[in-house]
Amino acid sequence: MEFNIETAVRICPVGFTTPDMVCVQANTINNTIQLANSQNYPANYTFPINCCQSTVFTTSVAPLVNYLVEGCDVSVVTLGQSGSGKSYTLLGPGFHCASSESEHGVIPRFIREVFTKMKQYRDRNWSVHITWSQICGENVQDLLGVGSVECGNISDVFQLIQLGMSNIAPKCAHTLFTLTLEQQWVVDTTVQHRVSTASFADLASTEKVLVYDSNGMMQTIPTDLGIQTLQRCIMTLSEACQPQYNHFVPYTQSVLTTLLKDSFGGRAKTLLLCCISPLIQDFTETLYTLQLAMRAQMIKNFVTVNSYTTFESVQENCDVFGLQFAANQLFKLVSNAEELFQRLVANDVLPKTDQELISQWLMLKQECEDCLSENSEPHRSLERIEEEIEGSCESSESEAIEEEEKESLLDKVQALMGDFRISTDKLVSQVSAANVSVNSCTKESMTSSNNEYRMKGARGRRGSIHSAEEFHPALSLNTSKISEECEENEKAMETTAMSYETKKKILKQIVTALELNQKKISDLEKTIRVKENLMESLLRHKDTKSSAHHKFEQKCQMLRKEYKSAEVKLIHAKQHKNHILEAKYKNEKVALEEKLKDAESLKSMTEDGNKLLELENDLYTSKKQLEKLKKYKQQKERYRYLYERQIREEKLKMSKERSCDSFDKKTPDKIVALLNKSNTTINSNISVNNEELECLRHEIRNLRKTRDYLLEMRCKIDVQSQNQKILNDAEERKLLQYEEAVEAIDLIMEYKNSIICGHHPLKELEEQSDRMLMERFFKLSENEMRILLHRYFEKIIDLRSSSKKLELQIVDIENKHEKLAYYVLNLRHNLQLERSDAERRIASLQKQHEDKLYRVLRNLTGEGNDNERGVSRVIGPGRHSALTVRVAEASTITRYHPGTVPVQLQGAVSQAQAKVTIEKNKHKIILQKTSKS
Ligand SMILES: Nc1ncnc2c1ncn2[C@@H]1O[C@H](COP(=O)(O)OP(=O)(O)OP(=O)(O)O)[C@@H](O)[C@H]1O
Repeated sequence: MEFNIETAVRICPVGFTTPDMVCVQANTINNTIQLANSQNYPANYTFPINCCQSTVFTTSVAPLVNYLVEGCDVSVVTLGQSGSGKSYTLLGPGFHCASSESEHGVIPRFIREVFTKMKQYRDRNWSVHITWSQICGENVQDLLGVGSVECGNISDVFQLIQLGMSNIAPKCAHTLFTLTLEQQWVVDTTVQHRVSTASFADLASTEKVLVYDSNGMMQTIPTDLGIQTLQRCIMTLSEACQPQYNHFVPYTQSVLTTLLKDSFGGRAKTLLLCCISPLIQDFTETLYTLQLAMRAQMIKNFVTVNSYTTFESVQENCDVFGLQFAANQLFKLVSNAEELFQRLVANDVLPKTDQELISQWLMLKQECEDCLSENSEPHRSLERIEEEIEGSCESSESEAIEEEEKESLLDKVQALMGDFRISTDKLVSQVSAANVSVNSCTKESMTSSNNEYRMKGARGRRGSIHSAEEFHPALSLNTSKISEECEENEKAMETTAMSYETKKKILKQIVTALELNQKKISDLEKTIRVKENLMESLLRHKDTKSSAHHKFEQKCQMLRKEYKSAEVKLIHAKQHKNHILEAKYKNEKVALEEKLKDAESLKSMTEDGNKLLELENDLYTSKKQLEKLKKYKQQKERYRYLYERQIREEKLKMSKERSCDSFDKKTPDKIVALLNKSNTTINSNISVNNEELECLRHEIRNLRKTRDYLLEMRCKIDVQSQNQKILNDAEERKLLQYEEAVEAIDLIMEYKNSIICGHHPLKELEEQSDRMLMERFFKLSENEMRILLHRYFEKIIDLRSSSKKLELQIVDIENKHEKLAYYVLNLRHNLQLERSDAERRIASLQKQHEDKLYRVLRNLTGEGNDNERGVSRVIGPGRHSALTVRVAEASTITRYHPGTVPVQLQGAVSQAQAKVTIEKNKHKIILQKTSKS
């Protein structure tokens, strides 16, 4: 549901005043605020000085309770200068010491209403949470000190309000009170959930300071950054309601606007409650508040119900599946046992008693099977699921291959079509250029006087219905793929003659598509570069890795031999019952086992597997994609050029048409043609004598004057609407009346001209129409005829007015649709960007990892030459002990000390004699220089 932000204006009482001190009045009948300078500011609700708290609530805020209970977010924001009654309106005079409930402000009343509503739906589970924070500068402080608090009843909430009020900082702060309402209820097998929030923002005062802008001009801006930004957001959002809506709303430039994002241009149903002072000395502040409210009224919020459904049966289904699985396993166990028992019985190896037990067991099983129905084999459904999954995988793979083949074929066809299109475009433009030069004179002279009239937006009754092509682009603006629609529209351009506006729309779509395409191209290029770097790294380290692999393989073999010999020695020691040797070899065996594991892990680290191949494939796909995007860009650029040229030409043509001579402007071409015709046929006309002819001509001249006058009046109203003045209903109707009257005069002139030409239109009409009806018409008196005509005229105006409204609605829907499509497109694009960004990050992390691994391996294998034991080192006395470099630890090093490890290791690499070890339990590499010998 789309709703404009509602505004309410309350004038605060100021004690003793004389009439000359007051500059504001509230007109509650037509809901306007009248200023002393005779300006009127409309609002949805206006409250005069003596208005009580209860009226303010029931009129403007109480309706929001229903929205909240329905699951929509609602928001009340108070705005106004210091001391104008914002806090009083929201809370009341010092809530805790309020003498009576009649003084309670909007918040306590709202809470009471919510709890009353909750009682009406007893079948629902409700929960209410309250938060209250204040924003001082750019800091958010919790006024309740415990975040969100669940409240079971009204008095809980009131206690929290008292607590919060005692913590509010004086003056400087905005406060934001929120009530979150959660509800759940069961419908059949589903649970319905709704979560909605009511927020009440008490903004700091709107006082201003004088500043100089960049041009050295003096201007006033609100002292508070939050209010400053809110003003900017409101201005931007209200401008965004005009057709050019691609504005950036600076929500994130202050904490306040970030928190109020949903209230202005978001998904909440919002009421802006403005508090103003009536005093003349506060006029500037009052004017500021009212102007901001006027702008806010133009903002549209898209209010949605926050609901979701969960299925109770889901849990049950999971259990059923688990039970099925267990039953399936049991079924297998039983059949295995049966097989085993039958074999044992057949072999006759068991004693009699055991055989009896088995036969009892088999009987019981038979009984169970008899009890179970034929359809209840539990394993079936599980097997079936597996089969289906396997089948679907295969088919999807073959589909993917087919899809790829199709794509390459389509690419070729598209390239050929593109070439064909360019050559056709060239030919068409050559021919049309030739035609334009030949026909330009005749066309210009034939231009109708209605052109200017049409240019101003009025199409007349016959033109009031949009042609299919005009609506085509917007209606076909599918949210799924804007690029596809562009193509459709572009194709349409080749076959149908589009209007100027349609072409402009399509051009806009093409430009957007091109912009997005360009972003995608540069993004993909970045990703390709990162992947190429990774590939280069992998290739560079390939040799080191394979030599390390070889060394670790040798090491593993050696350790395996040592392990076996230790095993043999251990057996010997056991046989000779030499316990000292037995313990020694046992320890040796354990230590060797450890080392073997480590060496094997290190070996596996040196294996790249299919990594290179996969990366190569990945790169190939990305490059292919890039090619496609570039091709697409070229295509779009061709279209853009084509459309830009056509639009330029049409614009030129239109400006020429506008500068046509005054006669053409004011005379419909039909009439001109008829008049010309009448001149040629006049001499041969015998039925109309010269006197009558002159009389008819005189009448036509008079009619033309009236027509011109009507056109002039219509243009005046048009000029008003062009100067941003919103036409009222009466003016709109006048406009239609002028248009209709002009068309009627055209018809009369046509009629008179046909008489001049010797035709008898009345006779023709008689022949075509129902005789009875015509006779009745002729019998009507002049006055009756007038009344009848007037009635019909009014009916036509009514019809035109409703058709115009419908047209406006269509345009509105079109715009919304376009806006949504653009939004979806942007979201999709951003998602894509995020994905490719993640891909790049992964690739660059992989590269970093590869580089580090390379250094570690180079170092370790270098040491392997130096020392038979290779990966383990004794560090000497003290806190360091002999430790093996284990894979897990090595990877931890890379993770926890990304900066230090490679640098240290680089040093170690340059001096092959350096020792690498790990300080126990500290995940640290220690390098020790050893002598070159
Ligand atoms: N309609 C009213 N009826 C009675 N008293 C009022 C009314 N409006 C305001 N007041 C009183 O005026 C004083 C100032 O009002 P309040 O504190 O609500 O202003 P404010 O706009 O919140 O000011 P600030 O922005 O400085 O916080 C309070 O003492 C309040 O009780």
